[in-house]
Amino acid sequence: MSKDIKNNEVKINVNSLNLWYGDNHALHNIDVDIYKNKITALIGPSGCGKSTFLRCLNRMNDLISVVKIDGQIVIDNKNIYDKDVDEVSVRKRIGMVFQQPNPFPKSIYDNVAYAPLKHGLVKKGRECDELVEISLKKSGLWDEVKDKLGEPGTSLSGGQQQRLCIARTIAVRPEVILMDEPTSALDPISTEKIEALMLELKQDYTIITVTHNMQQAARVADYTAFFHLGKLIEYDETETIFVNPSNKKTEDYITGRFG
Ligand SMILES: Nc1ncnc2c1ncn2[C@@H]1O[C@H](COP(=O)(O)OP(=O)(O)OP(=O)(O)O)[C@@H](O)[C@H]1O
Repeated sequence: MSKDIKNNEVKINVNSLNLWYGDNHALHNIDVDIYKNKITALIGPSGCGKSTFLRCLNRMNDLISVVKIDGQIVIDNKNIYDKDVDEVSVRKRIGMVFQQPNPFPKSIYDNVAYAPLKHGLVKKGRECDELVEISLKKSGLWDEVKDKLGEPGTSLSGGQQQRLCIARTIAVRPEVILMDEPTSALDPISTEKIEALMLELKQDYTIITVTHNMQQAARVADYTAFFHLGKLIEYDETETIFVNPSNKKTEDYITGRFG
């Protein structure tokens, strides 16, 4: 397994990644190593390609007909864009949490149990009950919902719904969790809970998160990648990006001069 000079294990190696939406060249030659059991934040002004890049990592962009992708994304020594790789299996390994909490119109229990049952990861009954409990515990929601698992997921508060979506993601035992502005629709207390949860989850998962909130990137991310106009301008330890960036554009962005 490849290691960088600081002895981090590389989980995802992105190699000469280009993406076009029709004629719009949205990602230009992205090369980056994402490290295992770390949180990596993607920052940059609106429209710079953060979400597009994130969606490449679990082949979500395949669902958009005008998209053309070139380059490699190697996860555990296998390019996920190779012809023999099934994108559904990629999305099982690389889970995703969205900006707006989006629980299914089902009970709290079924929100978590649905995918593991569908994919045959567990059998109905005790095995499934245990997985639901573990997933809700890991997402920090168990104590708040254990007495009302039959109630609709949508009856929870926004912050609780987002933790339910995280439980749902964890339940299929992914290796990587992608988060696209996971707290932008939440109040400060719910945001704090999600950030604390991210720091706990990185012990078991590799997390990549898009954020417009510089403080959030500084608080939770080990590594930060700054994008501008579809290019990866700078990628380094978060502290370096915020305290001593080497590129003037990065400095201008993090000091609020544009974006
Ligand atoms: N589904 C799509 N179809 C066509 N073009 C798209 C699509 N999604 C994004 N784009 C274009 O790709 C470029 C990058 O957009 P993207 O949403 O990845 O940026 P972003 O940095 O995540 O922006 P924001 O911070 O506003 O969410 C933009 O020019 C955008 O218009």
